[in-house]
Parts: sequence; structure tokens; C-alpha cells
Amino acid sequence: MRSAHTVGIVREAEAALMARLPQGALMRRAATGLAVVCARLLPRVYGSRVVLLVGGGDNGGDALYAGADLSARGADVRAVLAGDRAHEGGLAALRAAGGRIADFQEDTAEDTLFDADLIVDGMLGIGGRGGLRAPHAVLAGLAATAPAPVVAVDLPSGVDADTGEVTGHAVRADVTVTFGTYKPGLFIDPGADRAGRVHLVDIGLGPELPGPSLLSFEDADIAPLLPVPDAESDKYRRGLLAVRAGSAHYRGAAVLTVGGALRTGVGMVRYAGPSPVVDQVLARWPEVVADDVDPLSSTDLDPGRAAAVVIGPGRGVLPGNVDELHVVLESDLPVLADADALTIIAAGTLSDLVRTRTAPTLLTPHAGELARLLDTDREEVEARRLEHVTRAARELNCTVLLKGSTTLIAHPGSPVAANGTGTPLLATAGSGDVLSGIIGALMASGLPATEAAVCGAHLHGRAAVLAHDGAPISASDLLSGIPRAIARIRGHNRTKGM
Ligand SMILES: NC(=O)C1=CN([C@@H]2O[C@H](COP(=O)(O)OP(=O)(O)OC[C@H]3O[C@@H](n4cnc5c(N)ncnc54)[C@H](O)[C@@H]3O)[C@@H](O)[C@H]2O)[C@@H](O)CC1
Ligand SMILES: [K+]
Repeated sequence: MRSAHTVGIVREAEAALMARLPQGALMRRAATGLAVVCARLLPRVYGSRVVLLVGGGDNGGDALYAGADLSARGADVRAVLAGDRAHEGGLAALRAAGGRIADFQEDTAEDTLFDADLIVDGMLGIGGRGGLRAPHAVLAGLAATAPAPVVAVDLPSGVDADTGEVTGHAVRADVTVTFGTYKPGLFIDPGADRAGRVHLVDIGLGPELPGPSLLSFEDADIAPLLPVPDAESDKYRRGLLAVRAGSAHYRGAAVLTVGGALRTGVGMVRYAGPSPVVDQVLARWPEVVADDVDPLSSTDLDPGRAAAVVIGPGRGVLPGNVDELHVVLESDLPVLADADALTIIAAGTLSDLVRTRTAPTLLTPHAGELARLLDTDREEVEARRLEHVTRAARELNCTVLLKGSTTLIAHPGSPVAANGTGTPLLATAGSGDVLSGIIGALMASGLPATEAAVCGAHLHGRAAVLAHDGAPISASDLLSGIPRAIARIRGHNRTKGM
């Protein structure tokens, strides 16, 4: 598990640590770690051409000291100064080690960057605010087109450390070397996409840091959470998931939600819906117990011995659907509400019920649905996803999973989790229905809503990567990837444990 902390927390922790250390010690630690990673990226250090892009703050200082280390090992190091000032100690160190230093010049910058074997982005770190201005923006553009790999110092310049937002230009790094703790923006797109592979350099900050602001999970963290049926498990003890998805108009939503649950592994899926949908679900998944009920007219909505309920995908927003959702939310069962159920909640009638339920509740909106839940615009949510998912969890007093290129999971009072798996190909019709089924199965197996959401999002992304094999995928293909993803993740855990 990788923990990230916001800039405010990092600054406080650094101040506390610096007070106990000789001046400059932290920067030396950071720069040494950075130089080690840079050296690994070069076929050999001696004779390699390293170009440092140096901003006016301490991020530039890190780059200059690391450059001095590389220069002392025989690299040809050139610093391009992007700010109107630069870290004095770093400049002196690089000069003393034989490096060359020049101010940014529009007509020579391109040749300098295109001749490099390695480019080090030390323009802006956690002190960066807003979009890159010239000449930073020009250098970021040249670094993106130059053939050499780009190493970002602490974070890619132009990425907001706390949110991953990019306004205008930002550096695109192959590797980011970050110091002391991860920054949230390294795990949230578009920042995550700009950061490439991220290395953490330990500068001794750990004891000064409070609990994380954001978490990112890896296979090894997910494996122990996945439910393992034992010899004693019967179908009820393994969990019965009630699925309330699909309608005469959207039959596929039922098939995909049920499929996501079955492929993940659950004691039993009990489907309830209109008879043409029941027929279709049974034709594809004969192992399902299906009840022929028309949610638009039936009053018998008892979810039976269910351990959890998934409601909403393709279900409809008619008065009968509102009644069905009402009954489900009034139950004491864990509930996952998606799609049409979110539209009903956003309309206001049932949001108080969501807020006051004592059983676990998970909402799984995309940006548009979250915007409706919060009465704001989709663009606002897209621009500041972390802020909005946190606000929704707090205001609706439940777990909220915001889908998108980085899926975020928030629960009141807990650090947000950023999902790191997946592929852009997941943005396909029905993919969300499969996700609801996966998470529903995990909730029915007894995982708390937040853990089920974190595990489910991870599995869903892994399944997509395994299923696509270089070609576009449909939501049905995704289903076949789920058991393979579970096997991979479990396998990883076994290797780790040996
Ligand atoms: N504080 C510490 O103890 C440590 C800090 N370290 C490094 O120091 C960095 C933070 O240093 P600073 O606080 O000096 O901040 P930065 O080096 O990130 O940048 C600050 C400078 O950039 C300018 N700037 C901000 N936004 C800009 C924009 N959009 N376009 C152009 N210029 C812009 C500011 O005017 C300021 O001069 C960290 O990211 C890390 O790399 C490390 O050396 C480890 C120890
Ligand atoms: K940087």
C-alpha cells in the first residue's frame, strides 16, 4: 500500500524534521536518492549527457545537487535555468563538480534538450501553483518531444501535488522520484498519467507524518481481502446477493451485473425483474435463482435472505422504481446503488434515507451522476474529482466510488483510495454494470463497503487489462477477465508469503 500526504502536511513534517538536522541535510538526502535513480536510467554515467531543467525553488536545488553527483561521476551535466533565480548552494555544487550552467534561451533550448541522454525536470515541485508559465511551459513541451527519458523531481512540473490537476502544460515524465512520502496528485489522473513510474526516496520523514491523506493499493494489499470459501462454506454463508438491475428496455444491464457477481464468486445470486429480463438472465446464467417480479407494480420487494443488494443499473426511474429503491434502502442490508438508483437519489426524495441508514451504503457514480448528487456541473467534478468525491461521502454519510480514468473511493473520516488498475478501454457501455456486480459479490461475502469498493475497482481494472490483449474490449469480454484477475492477484500473494 502506498500512502500519500498533502502539501500542507508534507511542509509541516519537513519543518519538524529540518529543525533536528543540520541545514541542507534533507535536500542532500533527496538529491542523493534522485542521482541514484538517474544513474540507473543511463547505460553508463561516465560521458552521458544530462540536462537539468532548473526552477527558482528548492525543487531546482534537488536537481542541481543530483546533477553535481552525476557530474562528479563523469557525466556531462548542463543546467538550463528556467527561473529568474536558482538555488545558490546547488549552483555552487554543480559548478564545483564541473557542470555547465546557462539561462534559458529560446533559440538554443531545443538543441540542448534533443542532444540529451537524460532530462531531469527540476522546475516545480510542491511549491508549484497553477499552469506552467513560459519558459517552464516551453521546456515542458521540448522535453515531451525530445527522445531522452524524462525524470521528474518530486512530481512532474505543472501537476498539482494535492489533486493531480493539470492546467495547461505539464511535464510528461517516464519516472518520478518523489521524496519523503507520495503526493496524492501522483495517483490521480491526469497527474498519475504524467508521472510514469514513481520511486519513493526515504528522507527520514516517516516519524513526522500523520495518517495518510490518500492510499493507493497494489495486488499484495488486495489479495488478503479477497474472500476465500472454505470447506464449511455453504451457499448462504458464502453470501446471497440480491440483484435489482435491468428492465424491459435495458435487459443487458441485468445480464452484466449478475455476470460480474458470478464471475467474482458469491454463494448465490438472486435476481428479481420483469419476466423477459428473467428469461434472458437465466439463458445466460442458469445458476441464478430468478424471481419474476415487475418492480413497477409489485409490492413484494423482500430481498429474502440476501447478504447485500445491488440496485440501479438499467432499472429505470419511474415511480415503481422509486418505491423499490425505498424498500431496499429501508432494509438493514448493505446496499450498492448505481446508475438509475443514483438518479432517483439525486432527485432528492431518498437522499435523507441514504444519509441516515445504519447499514453500509455504497454509491458508485460517474462524474455526471456525482454532479447531479451534489447539484453542481459535470465539468466541476471532472476538474476537481478528489474534492467532490470527498464532499459527497461527507454530505451523504456513506461510501462513494467515483468512476473515471482514476477511480476514487471516499468514506467519511477515512483517507481516500485511488485505484491504480485499468485501461482507457474500460470506458465502454456496460462496464459499470459489471463493476456493480463485482463489488456486490464482495459485499455479500462480508467485506465492508469501502474495502469491497477498493477490491472491486482493483479487480475490474485488472480484469480489463487481462481481457483486452491489445484489442478493444466489450463489457462481456470483461467478465472473462475477472477469474483470471483473481487468480493473478492470489498468486501474487502466495509468492509474497513464501
Ligand atoms: N522542504 C524540504 O524540506 C524539502 C524540499 N525538497 C524539494 O523542495 C521542493 C519544494 O520547494 P519550494 O517550496 O521552493 O517550491 P518549488 O521548487 O516547487 O517552486 C517554487 C517556485 O516556483 C515558482 N512557481 C510556482 N508556480 C509556478 C508556475 N506555475 N510557473 C512558474 N513558476 C512557478 C514560485 O514563484 C517559486 O519561486 C519539493 O518539491 C522538493 O523537490 C526536497 O529537497 C526535500 C526537502
Ligand atoms: K519537478
